[in-house]
Amino acid sequence: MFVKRLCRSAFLSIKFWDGLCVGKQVGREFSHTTCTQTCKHQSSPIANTEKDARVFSSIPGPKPLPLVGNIWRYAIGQYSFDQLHTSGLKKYQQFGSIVREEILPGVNLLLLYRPEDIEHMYQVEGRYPSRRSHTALEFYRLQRPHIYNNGGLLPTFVFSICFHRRNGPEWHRLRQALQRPLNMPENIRQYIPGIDTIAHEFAGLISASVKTAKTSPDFLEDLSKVFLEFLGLVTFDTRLGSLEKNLTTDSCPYKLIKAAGDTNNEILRTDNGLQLWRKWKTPSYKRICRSQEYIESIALEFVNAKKAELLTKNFAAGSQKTLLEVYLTSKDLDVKDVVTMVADMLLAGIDTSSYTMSFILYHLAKNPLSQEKIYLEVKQFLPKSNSVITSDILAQLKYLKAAVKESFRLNPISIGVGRILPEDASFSGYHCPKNTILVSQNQVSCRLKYYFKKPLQFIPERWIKGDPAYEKVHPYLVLPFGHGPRACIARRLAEQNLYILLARLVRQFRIEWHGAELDVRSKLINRPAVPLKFNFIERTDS
Ligand code: HEM
Repeated sequence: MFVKRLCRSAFLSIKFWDGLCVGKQVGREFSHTTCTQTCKHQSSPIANTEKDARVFSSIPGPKPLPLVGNIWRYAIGQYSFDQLHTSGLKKYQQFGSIVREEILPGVNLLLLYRPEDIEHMYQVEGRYPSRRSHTALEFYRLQRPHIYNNGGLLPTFVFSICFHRRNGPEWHRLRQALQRPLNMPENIRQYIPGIDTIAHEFAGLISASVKTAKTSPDFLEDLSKVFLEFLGLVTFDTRLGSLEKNLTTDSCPYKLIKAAGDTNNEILRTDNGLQLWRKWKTPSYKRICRSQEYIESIALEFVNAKKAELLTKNFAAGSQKTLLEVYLTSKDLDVKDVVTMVADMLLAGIDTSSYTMSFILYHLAKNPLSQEKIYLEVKQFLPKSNSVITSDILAQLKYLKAAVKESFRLNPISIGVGRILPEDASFSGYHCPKNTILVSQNQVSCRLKYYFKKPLQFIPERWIKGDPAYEKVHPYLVLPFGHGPRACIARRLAEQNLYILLARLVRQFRIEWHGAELDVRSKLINRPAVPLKFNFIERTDS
């Protein structure tokens, strides 16, 4: 029992949000030659019922060795934690559309490729969907009860060699209270003018840098700044000044981006392995502590300032409160909850958005015809480059949204999501025991010929009803924000920000790619592996 727990603790979490991981090679061959539309792996849907289910141990998968399971295959390079999607594809080719991998003795991963199985995973995820990650972050927060009530949204449950405690009910309480305001469209729409202003300023800076030939060595840095500026507006009701020229390393925006990045980098290291940081402050854990101390100091400063402002503020009847105001005046949340939410947003909102935007711009730069279509669409609504973007305009940008979806299909920020099976269930006709670690393989399946025509090509038209290229696609294949009660809490906000920034950039510039082939490196999420080298050419009618 002890050994089993040790192994679980040592490995249990693979990557972000527990199975959520990897990716790479934006344009490289990802489909495989052996599996086609008639692939034997993809037989007709199999009912996920317990009746006649085959035993778990008969699920195909790499054969484990005694004491070491399958972990040795990663050590010799047969599979790779840095390239889980290529490893995922290899396993699919070898074993089929459901794969059991006993990674360490007693620790089973179940890789799901069929959208029917992915759908079923969400159906049986339970009231408190659980994916194990951010354990050190939770540990840190639980040591600071004067600032946090709990571990926050990102972690799921504590599991260690000695104890196993699910924090589901506490997560659920927090999630419910935070989610409700985010579900109200008017709460999200209110940010359109502010976000648009920032996007406009950002385009102005690009324009100036092109004129003075002072472009940054990696456009990802610029994207991080603009997405932090968006977040500052939404989470703190303020402009952080991230777009100011010559940001110094001791400026707040610089330090926030670094603190969020450093924490995210250490999450994997601290989730995997023996979790020695529970006893000793390892260098990784210390870096998390330092970064979190900074993030929480900023969060406390802004949240307390807003709280003080609210003491004297009278809201006119029917006036729109900002999200921060809604949270701070909610009966279901206290200041600690709000500080936790703000800190989680800073951790989850910068890299996800800037990496996503990197991939979108890359695909558009490589597909000038699609880029031109977006430009023509946007120009209808923004006749001048300084015309303002409204919610009505955003609602009509159909091609632009199709392009974003297509980029998500090819380059999601994670391979899929992880879930810990709360009860016994069946997948593809196999019985699976409770506590199996499920890892959906959306990223792999989304590049298979079996599910998409010309799967490696960037074809936004496949998402547009009425277009000859339109395809009817299983709804559980492209899920870049996850799904269900544990899905990304800020999806609407994130999409709105992406649409506004993309519309602004394409309206003002023709974008070309001058970098190396864009690979993806699997960090906590899928990160562009090479510096982003775009050329922005000002349009003559801008
Ligand atoms: C394009 C941008 C983004 C993408 C693709 C994305 C994607 C995701 C995914 C895949 C998950 C895990 C879902 C699951 O397990 O089912 C997630 C969770 C989360 N995201 Fe996002 N996200 C994005 C932007 C943001 C932003 C801007 C914020 C905050 C302002 C945010 C806050 C969160 C939080 C707090 C969670 C944890 C929710 C929970 O476990 O209850 N995300 N996101």
